[in-house]
Amino acid sequence: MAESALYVEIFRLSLLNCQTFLVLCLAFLLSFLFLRRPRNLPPYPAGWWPVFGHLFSLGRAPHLKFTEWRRQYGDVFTVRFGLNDVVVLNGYTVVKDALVSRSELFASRPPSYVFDIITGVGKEYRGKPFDVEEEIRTTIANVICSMIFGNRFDYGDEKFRELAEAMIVTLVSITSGQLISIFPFLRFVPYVNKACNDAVKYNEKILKFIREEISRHRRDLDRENPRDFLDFCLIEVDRHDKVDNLTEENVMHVVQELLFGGIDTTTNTLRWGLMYMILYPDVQKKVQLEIDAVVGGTLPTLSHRSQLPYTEATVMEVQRLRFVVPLGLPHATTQQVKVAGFDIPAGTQVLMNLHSLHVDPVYWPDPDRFDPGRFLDTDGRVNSKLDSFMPFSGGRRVCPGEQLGKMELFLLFSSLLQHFTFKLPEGAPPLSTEGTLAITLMPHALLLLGDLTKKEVASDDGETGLASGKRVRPERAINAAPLAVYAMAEVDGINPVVYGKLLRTMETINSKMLNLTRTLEEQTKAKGEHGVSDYTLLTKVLDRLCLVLYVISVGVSVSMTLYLGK
Ligand code: HEM
Repeated sequence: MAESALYVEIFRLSLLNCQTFLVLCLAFLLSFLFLRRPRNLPPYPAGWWPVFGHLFSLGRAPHLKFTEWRRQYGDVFTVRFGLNDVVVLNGYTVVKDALVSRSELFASRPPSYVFDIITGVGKEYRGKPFDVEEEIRTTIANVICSMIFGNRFDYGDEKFRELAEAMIVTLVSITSGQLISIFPFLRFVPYVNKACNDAVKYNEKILKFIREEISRHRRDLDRENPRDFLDFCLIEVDRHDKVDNLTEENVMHVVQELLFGGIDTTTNTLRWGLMYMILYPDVQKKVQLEIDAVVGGTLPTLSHRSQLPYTEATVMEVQRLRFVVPLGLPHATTQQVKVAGFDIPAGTQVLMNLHSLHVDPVYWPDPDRFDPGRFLDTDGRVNSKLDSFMPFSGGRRVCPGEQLGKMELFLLFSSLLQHFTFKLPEGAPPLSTEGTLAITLMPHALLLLGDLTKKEVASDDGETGLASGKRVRPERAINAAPLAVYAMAEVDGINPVVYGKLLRTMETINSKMLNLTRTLEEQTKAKGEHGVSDYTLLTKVLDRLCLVLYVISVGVSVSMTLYLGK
């Protein structure tokens, strides 16, 4: 009887050894499968960690880090986002080759947990400082909303305010939630999953707004007289002939993409433009003189564009130096492809560091200097075909709103400068040109101290101000002060906060594991006191041996990871 109990014990312990052994094999297999590096992949920059990859090295402005690494590792390198390899392309030659010359090979988009669940695939200013962002955002949104929905929002409209807030929070949360796209299991971890949950919550508000518009359009749709983009889409959905499988759901996401793609980019470019006018008053003056000479008292129109080369060059210089989508949108390879002698497997995520094109000293001498003259040829005409300048990306995935974006930027920038002079108030702290990256690069908030609504007596008929089209600029100086507390910076806090939380969670898990190990050890000790025979001793030794093997295999796995990463 005692003998059979002994066999059971031996069997149990050796089962434990077998399990440990199997776990080891599995760990080896998994680390081999997941950590194996495809052959001839572009090099990894130094400073990556097993499991986390380069996440800790990127900082808050990855496009700057990538541009720095470019100097060290060349135009093509690979960064690890968690366990995924992401190839980063830098510089005009390589990026243009990928985006334009071999566009179809890079035309895909990589899967991204957070992004994918999101996309499914009269205010009184007088005397009060205000942030011009809301006005610019509403104006730009109204252009797109008029095209899509056939209606516009009043300034200060509550519904619009909610929509705009939802769009900003969604964009910021998608950026913060990238950690969850890299480690999707983290969506179950409280606190760490907040960004992802916020993205879903606020995005739902946007989708609700679009759904309501679709229902409104459905109710009074006149097939013979489509009024706007949405009417056209709904007619197309019903016809089923031109566009296969187009459903209302698809239309909703197309509209969502247009809103996301069109509002934030143009708004932030214009905000950077105003900030650079404050920083470079001589450029501001030159733009205003050009507008005064050509446009006179009327509002600038698109027909003035070719006659306002310096103004247009200034907008382009803003787009070069403070490019609002520095890493574009992520691409993915459609098949295995060779770049600069390296092999990139099919389906690999590829980031185009468009920022690197815009600050490449080979194309832009003294790249950090703000100088609109770079975009003018010797005859003073705009040279729009300059190499190494791709603010709207290129190739198959070129921004579909490029022409609209350019028109909006020109009209709004020239109208604002025609009427106002932007400058810092006396004694204000210097402006920061750093910005915050949340898919788009946003400038920190600016408070305008002035009055945009007050009419100025500037002519005999008493008509003045923006609406009347009379110039009021000389009397209408607008001071801008940097906000002491930046709203976006508060919402953002991407890296330190999320990483901090993640680390704390890991610490908790670690200490729980330690406690568990201790308890197990104590139990084993207690059992050991009853140790009955040599067999039990032998199996215990084997167990210890497994533990040693386990430690060795972890060591080997780590060094293997490091070796494969080289
Ligand atoms: C200053 C203004 C703008 C800039 C700098 C800009 C820039 C960009 C860039 C760099 C991309 C990524 C292209 C790629 O994946 O390689 C993009 C995509 C996109 N843009 Fe724009 N854009 C602007 C205005 C607009 C406007 C006004 C609209 C809509 C009316 C728009 C709609 C889109 C859409 C829908 C995409 C995604 C296209 C796709 O997935 O293939 N953009 N934009």
